Amino acid sequence: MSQKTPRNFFKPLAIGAPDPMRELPIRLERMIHFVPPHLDKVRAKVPQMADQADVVLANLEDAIPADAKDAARDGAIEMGKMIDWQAKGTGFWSRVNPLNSPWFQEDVSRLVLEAGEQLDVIMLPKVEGPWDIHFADQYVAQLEAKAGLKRPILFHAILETAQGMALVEEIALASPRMQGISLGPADLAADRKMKTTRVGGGHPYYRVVDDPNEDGSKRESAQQDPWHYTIARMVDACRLAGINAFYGPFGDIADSEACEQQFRNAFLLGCSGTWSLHPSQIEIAKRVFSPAPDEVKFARRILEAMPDGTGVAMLDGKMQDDATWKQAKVISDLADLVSEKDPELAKAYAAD
Ligand SMILES: CCC(=O)SCCNC(=O)CCNC(=O)[C@H](O)C(C)(C)COP(=O)(O)OP(=O)(O)OC[C@H]1O[C@@H](n2cnc3c(N)ncnc32)[C@H](O)[C@@H]1OP(=O)(O)O
Ligand SMILES: O=CC(=O)O
Ligand SMILES: [Mg+2]
Repeated sequence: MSQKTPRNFFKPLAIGAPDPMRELPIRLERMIHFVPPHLDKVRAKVPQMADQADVVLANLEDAIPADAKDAARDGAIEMGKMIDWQAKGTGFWSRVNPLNSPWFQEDVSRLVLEAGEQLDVIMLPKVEGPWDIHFADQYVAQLEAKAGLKRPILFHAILETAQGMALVEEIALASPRMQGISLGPADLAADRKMKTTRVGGGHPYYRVVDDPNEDGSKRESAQQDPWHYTIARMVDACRLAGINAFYGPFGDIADSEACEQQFRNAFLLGCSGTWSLHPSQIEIAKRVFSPAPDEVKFARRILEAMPDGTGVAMLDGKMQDDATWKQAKVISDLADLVSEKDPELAKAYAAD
């Protein structure tokens, strides 16, 4: 037997560590906003970011220079104490360095021991397989016990290696700490030897071409989505495990239109949210990962047409049944969650 028995799966991994969660807390996580915590000027904006974003993340990994890793760790701990995250209803996460780096152990131990009460989620990069989650799980349980934490810290893995991709279901199922998985298109592209220098989005050379025209005129061609398979597979793995899928970084900060399209594709395929690297991407994510008022109104008409969720109904010429009731419930539940945080959208969802 290579897996824990069902009863043992939910036992704490260290004496004195909090009980693992059986159900994930239901939280609005439309965007995970990345902050470089070693920069005093940007760190000073954290309270402002916490007003705007659903989740604020102190990034300790890539994009933080090697000689600023200690300062970033100090800054992350300071961020944890800057505001009362739980009272505010904004998630506080940190992306730590990879397990094989010289920084992982100190990143995790200091975060858990010094900011563990504030920290909701540790984002683990370059996860290769369930063994990475198991190692971090045991280590964090020891630290939680030492810190006397009452609430377990959750894990979020980044899908950014070919091996991680091959084992994505096992990663998603590895621990009750698993909260979700994000696509890491930059590292994944490099690991797969994809020929691109872009961070997410499409590529003008990745396309299909129409058959030749008899008159020799120019053939139509259309760009394709190089991330479709990966996102769809990640969503399936996450939903299999009852956790959440997220799109990751979109690197062309100036191209808000392409960013919005990439986010929208992820939203439609089942992702709960995305990363925002720059303040301008917070608004894009908010727009995309909140359901559109028209969709919400139609979804609520479906729910009203079939109050017990069974049977068949016709709405505007479209057949509705138990399955579309479930689709409608996904949209309506998300709208309820958004409404708790966003009075403007709550009004738009309620308007006739
Ligand atoms: C690709 C694989 C990955 O791992 S992605 C994740 C790792 N990368 C990151 O975390 C990058 C995070 N973002 C950043 O560092 C910056 O946004 C980058 C991309 C460098 C652009 O910064 P900069 O050239 O200053 O942009 P800007 O002049 O347009 O900034 C306008 C004002 O906004 C601020 N700002 C910028 N980014 C953030 C942020 N992430 N959070 C909070 N504030 C941010 C800037 O400081 C600037 O402020 P001000 O107007 O000067 O007061
Ligand atoms: O960490 C994110 C990525 O795209 O790589
Ligand atoms: Mg990466």
